[in-house]
Amino acid sequence: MSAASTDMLEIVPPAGPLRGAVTPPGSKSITNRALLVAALAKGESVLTGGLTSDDTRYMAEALRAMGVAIEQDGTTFMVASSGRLAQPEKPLFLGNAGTAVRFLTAACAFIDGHVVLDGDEHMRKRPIKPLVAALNSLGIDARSETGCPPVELFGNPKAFEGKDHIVVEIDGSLSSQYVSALLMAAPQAPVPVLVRVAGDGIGSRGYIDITLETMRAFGAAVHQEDALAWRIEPTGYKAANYAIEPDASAATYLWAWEKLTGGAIDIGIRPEEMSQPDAVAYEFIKQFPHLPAEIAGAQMQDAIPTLAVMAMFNATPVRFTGLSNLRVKECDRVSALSTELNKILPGLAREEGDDLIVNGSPDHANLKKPVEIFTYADHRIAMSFALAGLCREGIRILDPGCVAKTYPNYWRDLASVGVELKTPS
Ligand SMILES: O=C(O)C1=C[C@@H](OP(=O)(O)O)[C@@H](O)[C@H](O)C1
Ligand SMILES: C=C(OP(=O)(O)O)C(=O)O
Repeated sequence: MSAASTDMLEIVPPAGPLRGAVTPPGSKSITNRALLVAALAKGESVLTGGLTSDDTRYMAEALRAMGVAIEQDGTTFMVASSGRLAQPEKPLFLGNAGTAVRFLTAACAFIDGHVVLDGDEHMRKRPIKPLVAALNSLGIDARSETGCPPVELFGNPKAFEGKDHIVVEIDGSLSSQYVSALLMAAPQAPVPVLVRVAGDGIGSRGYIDITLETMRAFGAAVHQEDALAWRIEPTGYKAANYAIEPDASAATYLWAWEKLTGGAIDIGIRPEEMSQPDAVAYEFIKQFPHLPAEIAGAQMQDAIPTLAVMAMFNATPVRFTGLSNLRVKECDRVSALSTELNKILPGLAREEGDDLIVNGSPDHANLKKPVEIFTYADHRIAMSFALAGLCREGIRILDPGCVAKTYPNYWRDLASVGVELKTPS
């Protein structure tokens, strides 16, 4: 039985430092951006180093359902497109892939026809109302009864004809993906589009930068008007060959394997070579077991589960701040982290508003009682709690297969550096 197909995996703490070479998978964020903009470009694009996981499969399947030809050979994707998305025959099912749901909702505004974008039970709890409201403000008929998917949308490629430009405001405080979605859709418009962020700013600004990078690589002309506004020219996209970098959020686990065991894992790329926001987490991971007393999470949100579980063994307590967005990810991650850490040892963590405080101590490595970690169908809860199992006995991860969302080979890679994974009966 493969590690991923079992109901539970127990991590056996390694006897010594973990050493070896592990290449993180391709970036989920960049793969799903590149797939979309390549699909909006006329001609054939070749994407190398891409990720194959649930999230990218949902994106690729949806684009195929809208007439785009996508072939894959290992980590290389060949995308051939007319440059326009066609009305799909059925609702698009996008699992719990936030990038796919949000990016496609905006891109589909230019379809000539009717589209329903839906996801699984978890996605149906993740907000999309600000993005739907932004499309409505442009005269696009889009609806979401609950404020979460499913979204029903009647695309209109002619909606903006006769205008000399359009302005769209978007509240990006719940998710930066709404902003990225509008930016990536904008070059399809017949006139220039000004995308302006309203409200409290953007949760994770670094993702906007990788959006702009990907757009420009496919020929988009984007001009930054000010810190929170961009003007996008009506150029459409041009097919391109594009190299996708390894996933920085996935890399945080590998850096943690190394640091928690005093080992050396060669991941083939240095953090400063990565453009994704989570690469900055390395600056904190390398300080373990002397993590700072306060860590701000807003600009490296997906790395917080990694750091919060590491903090359990830190010399001193750590307060994580700026976590409000973590409550609307695959699960409420603030609550999940606190609940599961407290299962390991009551009092280990607590929530204060949206802050999470972890009462770290190296002594926590001596706890031995078996603990079953519930993972809430959240890949990051599974991957980060496995880190606890490197330092103390008895950590059992329920539903380990949920890592398939972004890192299907996580357990295989962990075993490849010598960690024993048991399947307790
Ligand atoms: O744009 C992206 O690729 C992402 C943005 C972040 O989400 P939010 O913008 O919803 O915070 C991040 O958590 C997610 O994993 C990927
Ligand atoms: C939040 C995440 O994913 P998404 O929003 O893309 O579903 C994540 O991968 O941690």
